[in-house]
Amino acid sequence: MNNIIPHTFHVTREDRNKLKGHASFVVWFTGLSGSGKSTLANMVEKRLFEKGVHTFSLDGDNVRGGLNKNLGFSREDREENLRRIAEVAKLIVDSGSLVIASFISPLASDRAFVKDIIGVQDFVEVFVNTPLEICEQRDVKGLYKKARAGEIKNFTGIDAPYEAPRFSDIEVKTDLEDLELSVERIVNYLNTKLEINRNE
Ligand SMILES: Nc1ncnc2c1ncn2[C@@H]1O[C@H](COP(=O)(O)OS(=O)(=O)O)[C@@H](OP(=O)(O)O)[C@H]1O
Ligand SMILES: Nc1ncnc2c1ncn2[C@@H]1O[C@H](COP(=O)(O)OP(=O)(O)O)[C@@H](O)[C@H]1O
Repeated sequence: MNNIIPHTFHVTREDRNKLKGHASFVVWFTGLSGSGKSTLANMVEKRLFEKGVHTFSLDGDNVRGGLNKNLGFSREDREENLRRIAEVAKLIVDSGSLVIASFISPLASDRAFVKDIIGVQDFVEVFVNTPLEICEQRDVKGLYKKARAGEIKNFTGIDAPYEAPRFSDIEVKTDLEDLELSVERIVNYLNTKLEINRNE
């Protein structure tokens, strides 16, 4: 490989985890636009942050507006978008922080390579399972209306695919479960993983 020889640093991820007092990993929210990824991610981050967990959120606002602003929504661009995000998430995990990532990540193969880059032991998948009809009714950003009118092409759920995960660590049905309860379930799951690793 092009003469790149990794340097060994004295301070390790384990040292950083010890200093911060908890394990680090990635919580990956996947779901349609308007399913509730950002809403849930925001609330989960706030709850954990208030308990002293070092967190960092990655989502469209801080990634597609900067690092990935040269990318659109073709299949190739979505893959490159997610590849870069996974690499960044992995670096943040190495820094000792909990990453909260919210991306549509529409295909099973997308989520598989993201998981592969991050590492299976550091990846928790949350499937925000909201039916397309509900997302479309919410139409938080008015994008479904534009997609139906043909003003946006390749819109996930309309003329681009979303493959629902078959096995997620956590599944949230936002049309059936109270928001607070969903947040509680996710936080409880993450607390266990943060604690288990802390005692290792
Ligand atoms: N064509 C098309 N399809 C889907 N979504 C679109 C599209 N164009 C713009 N948007 C807006 O971009 C947000 C999704 O970006 P992601 O980086 O999460 O997508 S992906 O994982 O690369 O598929 C998504 O944000 P969320 O609504 O928060 O999911 C949309 O607001
Ligand atoms: N149980 C729920 N979980 C998450 N969002 C919900 C829920 N019920 C209603 N909503 C609403 O659905 C919308 C989801 O938007 P958002 O979080 O931006 O979705 P996404 O990030 O997936 O595009 C918000 O207006 C939110 O208030």
